[in-house]
Amino acid sequence: MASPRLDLDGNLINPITICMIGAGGFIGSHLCEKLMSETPHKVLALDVYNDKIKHLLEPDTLPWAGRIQFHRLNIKHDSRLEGLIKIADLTINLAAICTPADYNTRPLDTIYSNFIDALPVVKYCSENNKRLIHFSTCEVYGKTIGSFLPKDSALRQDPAYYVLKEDESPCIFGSIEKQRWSYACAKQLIERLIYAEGAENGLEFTIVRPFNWIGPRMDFIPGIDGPSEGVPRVLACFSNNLLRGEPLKLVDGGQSQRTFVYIKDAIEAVLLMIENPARANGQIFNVGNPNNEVTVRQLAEMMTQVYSKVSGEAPLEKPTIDVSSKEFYGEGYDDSDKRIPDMTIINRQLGWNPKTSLWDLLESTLTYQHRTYAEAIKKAIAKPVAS
Ligand SMILES: NC(=O)c1ccc[n+]([C@@H]2O[C@H](COP(=O)([O-])OP(=O)(O)OC[C@H]3O[C@@H](n4cnc5c(N)ncnc54)[C@H](O)[C@@H]3O)[C@@H](O)[C@H]2O)c1
Ligand SMILES: O=c1ccn([C@@H]2O[C@H](COP(=O)(O)OP(=O)(O)O[C@H]3OC[C@](O)(CO)[C@H]3O)[C@@H](O)[C@H]2O)c(=O)[nH]1
Repeated sequence: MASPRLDLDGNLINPITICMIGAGGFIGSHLCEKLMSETPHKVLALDVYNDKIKHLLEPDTLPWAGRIQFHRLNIKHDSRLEGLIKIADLTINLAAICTPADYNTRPLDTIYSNFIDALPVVKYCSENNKRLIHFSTCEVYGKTIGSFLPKDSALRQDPAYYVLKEDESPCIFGSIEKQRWSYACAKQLIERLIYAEGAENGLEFTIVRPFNWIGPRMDFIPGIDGPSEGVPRVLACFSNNLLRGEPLKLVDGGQSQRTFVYIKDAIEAVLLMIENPARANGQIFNVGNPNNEVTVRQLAEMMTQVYSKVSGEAPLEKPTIDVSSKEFYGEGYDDSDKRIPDMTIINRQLGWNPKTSLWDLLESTLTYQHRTYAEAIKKAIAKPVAS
């Protein structure tokens, strides 16, 4: 018999029912996988799609059959939502439009998805005394204070000007015509609403700020399992270029910096939040890997090397090309310059630390991308275009 699960304070963890909204997406699929394979908890998985969790739903001989139930619904207009939140102990809201190419081109959909559509979820949790784990984003920090200093200022090297702290750093966005910030602003307002529900009405909440979680099943490959004109996040954009043997496109020179964390490390942090409510309630957590910082140009170079290793194909002679943000994303795009998460709070509350290096996480992710898509891309390229 499996040994009993204990929380960080040595208490027995009782099985719970989780209402997971957006369970069919990238993070949701990994979280469902973890909950099914390593815990006794039940999941009510809500989403408009289930392709990324099909392997967990069928066949019904799977060891966790009966512990995961898929509900195909759109939270914008479905009266079943409140009932599902009511029968669960905990709600996790992952549903969102969260691809930067949409923020400046579909700002209304972006704001509705990240603020308006999340409102009833917060309200139902608050009214029914249900715990909520809400997924926000590292984008709420916007730009760093350091980015406003002169280029040659020594202060730019001082962590006080760039490390992002949940309880201290300001949220610095661009002007209103820079519609890129529609997403960050909507996420910030829903964070403030959740925080206020906690303060005024006693809502038990945890807010998660993911810092570029990446891994298998992230987004889509344009023309294969997504729209041919679609623009996913950078991991899928660069994977698509590598799979097609095209140069990787560097937006505005690829000078922006990001820290990338492996999805499997990050999911460990979410499980700690789920199973340690006394330590997670009322907290806002950065979840990222401060040791995995690169410029986007360095990411492109690293992915080119790793892809060559896993595919056995020689890299292109000119592996990258520069493209302007206006050409790539359209009018109203802007960027976060640098994103280093401060880890003090998550360390203190949950004792969590990321483990996987950028090289290792790219190796396992690109092995997956090559195995999953290389054949389909070859066929798509070979197919004559209909006249
Ligand atoms: N992946 C990251 O690194 C990252 C970084 C920052 C923030 N986040 C946040 O984490 C959450 C999950 O991100 P992800 O990377 O898994 O994205 P994703 O797009 O893969 O997943 C979101 C899921 O929500 C579903 N959804 C959207 N609107 C819905 C609606 N109205 N009704 C029902 N389902 C709906 C989508 O179908 C999708 O399956 C989002 O809130 C995102 O803003 C993620
Ligand atoms: O082909 C490409 C695609 C992108 N870039 C540049 O890469 C940087 C990162 O882009 P991306 O991963 O798409 O998105 P962001 O990190 O800017 O934003 C995300 O962060 C978290 C989240 O909230 C959800 O995942 C989302 O908003 C960026 O500088 C692009 O310009 C490129 O050069 N080439």
